[in-house]
This record gives sequence, structure tokens and C-alpha cells, in this order.
Amino acid sequence: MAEKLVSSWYNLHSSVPSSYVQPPERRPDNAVFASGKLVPVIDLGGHHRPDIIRNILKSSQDYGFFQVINHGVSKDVLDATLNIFKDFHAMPEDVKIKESSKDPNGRCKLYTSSGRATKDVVKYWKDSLSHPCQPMGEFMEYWPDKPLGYREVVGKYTEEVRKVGVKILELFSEGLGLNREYLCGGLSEDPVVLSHYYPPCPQPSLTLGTSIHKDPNLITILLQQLGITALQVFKDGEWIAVDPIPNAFVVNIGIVLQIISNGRLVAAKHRVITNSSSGRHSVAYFVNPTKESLVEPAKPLLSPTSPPVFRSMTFGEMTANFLTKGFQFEEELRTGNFQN
Ligand SMILES: O=C(O)CCC(=O)C(=O)O
Ligand SMILES: [Fe+2]
Repeated sequence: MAEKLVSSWYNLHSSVPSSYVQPPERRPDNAVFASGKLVPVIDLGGHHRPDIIRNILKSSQDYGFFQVINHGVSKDVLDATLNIFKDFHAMPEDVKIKESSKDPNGRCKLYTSSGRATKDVVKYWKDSLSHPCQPMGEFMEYWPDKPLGYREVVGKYTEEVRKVGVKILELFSEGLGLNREYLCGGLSEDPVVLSHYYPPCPQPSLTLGTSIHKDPNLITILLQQLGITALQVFKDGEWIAVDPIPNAFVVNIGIVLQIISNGRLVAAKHRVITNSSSGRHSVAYFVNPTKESLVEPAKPLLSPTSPPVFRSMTFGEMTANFLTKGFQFEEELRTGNFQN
């Protein structure tokens, strides 16, 4: 971690440093907002499976986003998770660095801005901790073990969210006409958890917490802190706010699922704005394939009248390209657009 965390210095400033000022066209105050539009809310506890599937597919085609309620993870687990990550980001910088530097391969990391700091023309008002979270705890020895209880709380949370992920992936598979387990093997076996902290910002109209991006994964299952609306989704030239709902998860489609569905499901652009009165925490669970997995349009969805819209590539190769080229790399993945 070469650059100082925003949380270490934000309270010393009454204006944002110039390196955090977005160009006018990207500033939140210059954006067009959709009034009255809402990302659909889906009750996963509902009993009519075909309805749930229909709603999930429709939201994923129209918005690339939906929220789920009655997903089976208890309020206690959600609260404990947000609290442990709050406590993590509140620790002194040297402790946070030590606790997140145990993995010799650097897959547990603490970073500021987008983590691609040298490539960001403008920086983002955010610190993040991320690490793999496989269900058998394979990687747990490299997780932070401070604050007290971190591994227990995050281990429980990621195990519970994994189950929600399996449910949702099964619904997607069925809805797309694939067999129920299609997305459940290597295509979703390398999950990563990301804890984002957006400190209070003195000039929210000039800066962004997270860049305008699409997620380079299968799906994301996001837990938002209540009381602050900051996540926005881009649809038809307008930004739609994703208001936090008590005990809900926000689910969004990543580029990998867009490719597997051969473009039927959409990975939408989104971003996070800051606010001056309080900090915000969110916890993203990225459902990722293993790096050896081949990401390509599902064969059962292809036919002479429905040819592949995307080319195949291993997830490892895809990730390396997204890291250097950003989500614009998606264009290169479309058949006919490939450049070396
Ligand atoms: O903090 C949020 O609400 C969203 C974060 C996000 O977009 C991501 O982790 O990809
Ligand atoms: Fe995202």
C-alpha cells in the first residue's frame, strides 16, 4: 500500500485536494437524475418460484441491478459484519496495514482510491480492504485477526452470503434455460469480500467515492449501511439512486454473467457519491470464477440465429486485462472487436 489512506487525513482538510476533483462532466452535481425510478425489490422468500425467476431476469435485463429481501441471512449477522468492518477501518493505519499484509501473494489487500492509483487520473474518496473468502476457510490464515472476532464474524458472513449466491445463481440458470448447477462449479468458486469505507467528504459535489464502473465478476452481493443513499446506477442517460432497505442485499450483474448469458443479462455502470455529514460503509461479495475457468457464452444459448456475441477467455486472462484497461476492456471481448 504505497499511498496514504483517505481515512488517515480527511479530517485535516476543509476542501478536497485537487487530485480528488473530478472533471466537470463526471461530477455528481452535473448529473441527470431519474426521479421516481427504483431498482426492483425481489422477495426471495416468496413461494412462487417462476415469479421470482421472471422478476430477477427482468430486473437484470432492464437495470442490471435488483435488491433482495427475505434472503435468509439474519439481521444479527448483517449488523455484526458492518460493525466489524467499521471497527477495522477505525484502527490506526499501521495496525490496518499490518493486519492486511499477511498474504505473501498479496491477495489480501488494503488500498485507497480504486487500487489502481498510478493509473487513476483523478483519485476516489475511499479506502478498501479485500481478500478471498472461500467456504472451506482455505485463505483464512491470511485474513486480519484484528479487531477481535474478525475471522469469526467475516467467516460466518461470507458462508451465509455464499448460500444466498448459490440460490440466486440457480434462479438465473433456470431462468436462462441452463441446468440448475451451470453457474455453481468453477464459475463461482473463488469469491472475494471487499469492505469499502467512504469517509465524510468536505465537497461531495466535486468528487466520487467509487468510479463509474461495471463489476468484472459473475454477480456482486452488496450490503449497504442504512441511512445514506450513495450508490447510483446508470440507465438510459440518467442516474438512479439505490436507497438502502433494512436487511436487504443489492445484487448486480457483472461482466462475466453478461458474457455467459450472451448479452441477455446486462452489467450496468454504477458509481458511489460521498457526503459531508457522515462516513459510509458497504460490504461487497464478489462471486468470481477460478482463474482457470473459461468464461464464454453458454453453449445451450447459442444457435445459428443466436451466434456468440462475446469471445471466450479464461477468467485469469480477463482479470489481467481489466486491471490494466479498466471495464472498457468489455468492448474488446465482443466478437469482432479484439485487439492485442
Ligand atoms: O459501495 C458501494 O455501494 C458499491 C461498491 C462497488 O460498486 C463495488 O465494490 O464494485
Ligand atoms: Fe461495483
